[in-house]
Amino acid sequence: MSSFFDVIKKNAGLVMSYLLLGIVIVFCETFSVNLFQRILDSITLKSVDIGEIILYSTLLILGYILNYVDNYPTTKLSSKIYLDFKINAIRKIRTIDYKEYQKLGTGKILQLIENGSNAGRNILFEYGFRIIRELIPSLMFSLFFIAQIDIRIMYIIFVGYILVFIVTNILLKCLYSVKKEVLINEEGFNRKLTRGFMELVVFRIYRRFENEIKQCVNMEDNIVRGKSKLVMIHEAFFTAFAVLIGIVKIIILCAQFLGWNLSVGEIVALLTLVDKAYTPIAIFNVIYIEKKLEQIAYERYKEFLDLPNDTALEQVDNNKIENYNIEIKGLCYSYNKRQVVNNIDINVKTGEAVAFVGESGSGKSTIIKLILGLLKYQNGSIKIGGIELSKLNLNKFYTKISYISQDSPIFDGTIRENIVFDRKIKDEDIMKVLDLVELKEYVCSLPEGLDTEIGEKGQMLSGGEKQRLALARVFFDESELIILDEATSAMDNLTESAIMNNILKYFSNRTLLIIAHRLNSIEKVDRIYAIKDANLIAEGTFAEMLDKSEYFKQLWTASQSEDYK
Ligand SMILES: Nc1ncnc2c1ncn2[C@@H]1O[C@H](COP(=O)(O)OP(=O)(O)OP(=O)(O)O)[C@@H](O)[C@H]1O
Repeated sequence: MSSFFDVIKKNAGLVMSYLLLGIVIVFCETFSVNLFQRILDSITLKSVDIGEIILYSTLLILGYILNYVDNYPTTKLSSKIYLDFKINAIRKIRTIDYKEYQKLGTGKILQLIENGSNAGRNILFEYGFRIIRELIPSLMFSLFFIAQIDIRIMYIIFVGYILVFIVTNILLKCLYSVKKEVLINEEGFNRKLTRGFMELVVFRIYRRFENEIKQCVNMEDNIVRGKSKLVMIHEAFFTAFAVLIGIVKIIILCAQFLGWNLSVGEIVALLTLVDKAYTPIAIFNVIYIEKKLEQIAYERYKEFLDLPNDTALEQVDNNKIENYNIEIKGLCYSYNKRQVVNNIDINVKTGEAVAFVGESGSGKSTIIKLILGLLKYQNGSIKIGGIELSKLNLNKFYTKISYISQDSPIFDGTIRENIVFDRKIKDEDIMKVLDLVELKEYVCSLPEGLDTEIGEKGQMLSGGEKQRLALARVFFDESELIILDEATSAMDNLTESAIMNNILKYFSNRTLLIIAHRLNSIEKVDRIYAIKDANLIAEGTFAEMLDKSEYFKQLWTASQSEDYK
């Protein structure tokens, strides 16, 4: 519930005025029915009270104006609450434990945030707020004015409530199960559609579309059938309800025969008030079911918000890192009891460039994620500038780190934005860096140059160009530790070697950690660590490794023939 509470607290003023306005509107509407009755009766008796007419007219006009004014807090609060749920989610991502994030995966997180924010807004708006500002006041005011006219009508209404309760319980149980089934089918249908739209190439080449479409058609049948059933149950409920109200109205119309002495005005008022006394109950039944369904999506969102955080991101840290020497001792890490880093010792001095090599899945990226503090080591130690990594405030630590992963972090924007964001940097300085990453010629050939839009995920660029663009960004960071995890893997051999040499030269006074599969790109690093099946099995310069490590020789041979991956 804390998230609901947070959102309400954040918008407390707006929520209060929204609720109050709702109650005032309902009061105006119900009171005007009562006044209308009195005016009607005084007209019949030819003793019209002008004061009552003025009050009635004021209430009538005020009601219209307040209904109009009500649109403002309604729209504002509704959009704000929905977006606040999303902002809470991005706040969570800022601090979530990386391992939990990995477990869920981006696709699932996006879906649960979208559904959860919608559900949270609907529960608050369509259920919580609506009950407080509309249903309860409408019920209370109507019953109050009915009791003023004739208390006996109240007893009839109460009997009606019991009948409503029995009928709705039966119908709504069916409604709930059918609606749940429709929702599950709709979710499956949307997942299939998204998959089809996103994976055109894979599905086309593997000829999966026929099968996918067949499954979509089956789901379509179920959804359509379920929805029709849903409408029929829904309408059966409202029909039963209308019949009940009809019976009560007939009883009121027959009041004279029952010996009840009701004036014309009272009969007219009662007919309206009966509607107002029953409608909240009908609406409540429907929104209660809706709320139960929304609750499922909201619970998933809430579970996400309650996942553990990485406390190291904001922990108190008065350490001053004097240098970026990295000392790793006895480092171990397991994923689900499977050891992927085993007792690794590494020492890197500030200004050194080292590379990690090894077969796919040997544990290289995991070591990097441990050094970055994304994953938490279970045994051993990592010291940065002599200070244990677990004692560092990670947000502070990250201000001195550049990290480029295999899937380059390119975003929808211009080439310039992708390199320097919104910093004001001279074109010539950007061009100098583009030259170092061998992208200058290409950018110069574009009519819009640096201001060329590269599209979603940089789709107008090749894989290698995207990586070069991401690397260009590093030249404008003020990092002391630069980590490149297969950051050049999509480039051809020649470009990769040339760019890597430029990087080694340019960042010669920084600490550089590089993961590479093609070994010719790391010939000039200070030291190479060969990782095999979670273990560090050899280390040395390129020449030393070729000389002493069979494993490295195998990797080198494979790398040269480009078979190795
Ligand atoms: N989130 C995860 N959950 C479970 N196991 C994982 C996870 N991430 C990686 N692994 C496993 O840990 C092992 C080491 O993975 P890692 O990514 O460190 O290898 P790598 O040497 O960088 O591989 P590559 O060169 O292919 O990128 C692999 O066997 C991998 O399957």
